[in-house]
Amino acid sequence: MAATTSTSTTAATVARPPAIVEVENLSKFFPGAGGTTLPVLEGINLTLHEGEIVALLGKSGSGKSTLLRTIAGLIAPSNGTVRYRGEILNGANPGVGMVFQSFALMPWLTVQDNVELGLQARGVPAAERRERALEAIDLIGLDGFESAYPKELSGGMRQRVGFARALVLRPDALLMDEPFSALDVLTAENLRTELTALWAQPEFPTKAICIVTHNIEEAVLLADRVLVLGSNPGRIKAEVAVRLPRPRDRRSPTFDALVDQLYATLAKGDERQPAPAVPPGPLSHPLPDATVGGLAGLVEIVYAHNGQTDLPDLAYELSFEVDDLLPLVDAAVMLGLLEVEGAQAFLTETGRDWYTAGILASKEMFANLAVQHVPLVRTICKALENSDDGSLRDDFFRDLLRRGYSTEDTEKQLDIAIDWGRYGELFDYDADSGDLVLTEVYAELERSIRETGGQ
Ligand SMILES: Nc1ncnc2c1ncn2[C@@H]1O[C@H](COP(=O)(O)OP(=O)(O)OP(=O)(O)O)[C@@H](O)[C@H]1O
Repeated sequence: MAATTSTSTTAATVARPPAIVEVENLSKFFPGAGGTTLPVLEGINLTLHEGEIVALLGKSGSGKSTLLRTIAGLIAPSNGTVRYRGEILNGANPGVGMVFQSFALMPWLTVQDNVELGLQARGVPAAERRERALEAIDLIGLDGFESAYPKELSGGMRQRVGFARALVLRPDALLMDEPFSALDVLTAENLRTELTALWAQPEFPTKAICIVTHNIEEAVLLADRVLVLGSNPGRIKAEVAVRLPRPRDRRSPTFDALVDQLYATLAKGDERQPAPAVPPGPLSHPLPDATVGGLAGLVEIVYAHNGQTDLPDLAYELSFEVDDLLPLVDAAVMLGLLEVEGAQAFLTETGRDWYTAGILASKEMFANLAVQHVPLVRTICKALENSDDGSLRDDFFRDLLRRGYSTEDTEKQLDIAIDWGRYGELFDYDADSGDLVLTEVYAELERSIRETGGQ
């Protein structure tokens, strides 16, 4: 896929193979609370060409699945167009097969019937359906399991059925939405290897693959090009070509360098762009999904590495995917505890002071940092301060947040802000009644911020 709005590292002069899918100036909004709209994708331009595997890489919530579903014609764009072989889509894309993270199998149907389902929907006669399904089942290594039901199969086997169901359509392009992320590490690696082997077969009917992932190593392992999506709203912020021969060696220095490069691109802040002169607010600066305990753990580890660490290396050491660290890193950066340059994280002086302070002092520091740097925590404190008795129901904040977030994200934002505010003892929260109550800590903090000008 060529992302025309991206910082492309590919040569623009080389003639490209024919386009299968073209996305032009695509935006997607979902309806929000009270007649508002939630912008999820903005100004997306890309082309999927014959002969390539493209990864759509982005943090959680950046709109990857929405983009893939729009390409599949499962949801319509709010603005812009999606074309398949030059024709504007007006419903399901006839040239694609999809593989889902959740497998999406019909539990009451056998493997054979699950695989035949898509052909049935396309009106293929029974005898041909049967023959093609058996072929696909064979291709994906499920021979002998034709009459098994999904519940009799392991996760890896179920996803094989997912692959067979997509491949039986002999799709021009295969669209995969995090197909390996629900599987254990070994099964996932095994299936990735098999997919690469299938792709290398000249008779493999599918001419392009587009895979959604938040796993940087998976993107480098599989893709010819990686499109990095930024968040709030989702847009293509970079395109990175992967020119390593297959099969790829995760331990090669070039592989490592690409992981670092993609990590740095992903980690680069992508706050929603507010109008100039509008101060950061809870809707423009979402809270990263991190607990205070998680943050403290990350800061402790960076401290133990003499205040500086390579984040992909750290993730590897901890047996995590690099992107698992991103929300913690974003949170630490938001609070001023860490700074990130490329793939390196540095402990700031504030971070060092916070880590080395005793428990009471570190809580106090945290409260101060949260009020100064975390818009939603500050908004909650300000609203409580302005209420009659220093207390408000959580629904008040929920309603405000729903103007800019989906219901699920609203709950997440509120939970994180409450976790951070409670840790700093800025406010109490009674989960049963939903009451948030301001504490004395905030009043003292405000006084001292006013006196010192925030120093
Ligand atoms: N039908 C919908 N109605 C309202 N909001 C939606 C809908 N579908 C997705 N969203 C919102 O759009 C945003 C992007 O979601 P999407 O699932 O496309 O992101 P993603 O990058 O694939 O995330 P993840 O990696 O967590 O799956 C999220 O904030 C999500 O809550």
